[in-house]
Amino acid sequence: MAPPSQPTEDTAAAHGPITVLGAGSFGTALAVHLARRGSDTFLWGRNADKMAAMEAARENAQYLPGCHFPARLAAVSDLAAAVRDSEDLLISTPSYALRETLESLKPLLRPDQGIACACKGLEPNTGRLVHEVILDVVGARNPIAVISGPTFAKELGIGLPTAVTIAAQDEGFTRRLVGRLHGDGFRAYSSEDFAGVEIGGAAKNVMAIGVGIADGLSLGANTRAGMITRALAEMMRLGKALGGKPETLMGLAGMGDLVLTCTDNQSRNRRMGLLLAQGKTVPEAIQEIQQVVEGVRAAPEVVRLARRLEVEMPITEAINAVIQGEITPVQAVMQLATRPARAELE
Ligand SMILES: NC(=O)c1ccc[n+]([C@@H]2O[C@H](COP(=O)([O-])OP(=O)(O)OC[C@H]3O[C@@H](n4cnc5c(N)ncnc54)[C@H](O)[C@@H]3O)[C@@H](O)[C@H]2O)c1
Ligand SMILES: O=P(O)(O)OC[C@H](O)CO
Repeated sequence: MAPPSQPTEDTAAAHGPITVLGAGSFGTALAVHLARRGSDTFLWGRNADKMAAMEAARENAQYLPGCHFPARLAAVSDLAAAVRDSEDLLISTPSYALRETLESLKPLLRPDQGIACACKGLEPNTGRLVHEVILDVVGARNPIAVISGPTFAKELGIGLPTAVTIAAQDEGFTRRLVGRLHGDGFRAYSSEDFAGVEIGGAAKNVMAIGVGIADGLSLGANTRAGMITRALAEMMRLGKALGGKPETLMGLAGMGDLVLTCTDNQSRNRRMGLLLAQGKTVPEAIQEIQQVVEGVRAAPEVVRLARRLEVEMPITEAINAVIQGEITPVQAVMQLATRPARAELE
């Protein structure tokens, strides 16, 4: 399908400019989509030379090659100017850089500006959810939202149909964000369940590493389907313990993203698992993938959170043990395969 050259709905153009912070693959894809939909969009990255090169080439050749920038998109490195000229902000850095990004943003923010975030992970060492980090740094003044779902950057960038869940509680900001994003083959569903949406995005990355390991060891289609299903059961238990709705985990930000990431080699997390199964170490695999692999940092945080909340997550525990170098991929499989029988539903 060819990318639509003009927005077919006029809702986005009715809003003011937006800045996307983080010029990696997903930030770039989001910025391209927003601009294509009619929002004047600044794509901000911290490296001035790289952003100037991107602006000149009208393409992010490193992270999203072949995806031409629409006229309404400007690649910039002056954060203060971009924030000053924007109505809303959308953060798409890796999760480990979220706090640092918010700290830079904080002195530049006006209270009416909405902050959306597309990071999928937990804060390293604290295990905080994305919306908790935002509230911790900027307080409750600004309306916030979290975007998650099955969304490979490349497919979004070239305009293939994509659906997401937007968790938000401020009605005006939800409407504005949905208006900017929804249309031209992109479906934006709204939700008020921050915890459910965020646990889906963080935990599915860990599970994709596990399914990558299983597929890398040629354990077959039965294993893959069994693991995905039991991974979803773990995610639902954890989401519920955090006050999220089990139904959210059955939706785009849970099952949708879990299936996508566990089954397609566009996923960096799945590729990490495939490389671990070949005997590569985590640093060797990261070196080969050359982009963020969120599940590596999320795994110990999900395990800590689950233990603290007394939620049983055996698949996550086994994957984390492999990531930490405590057991081999084959030992992880044996550990899971020899667990005692239990009821499927509790
Ligand atoms: N790529 C996807 O398909 C996809 C889809 C949905 C969500 N996400 C999520 O989006 C987030 C970003 O992932 P990505 O795929 O764009 O990563 P990426 O590896 O493609 O790019 C990361 C970018 O972040 C920048 N960065 C790193 N530290 C930074 C900092 N301190 N300040 C500013 N910029 C910094 C890097 O320079 C790079 O441009 C992740 O949480 C990821 O899970 C990614
Ligand atoms: O490449 P991954 O594994 O980080 O997955 C990218 C997106 O999160 C898919 O929705």
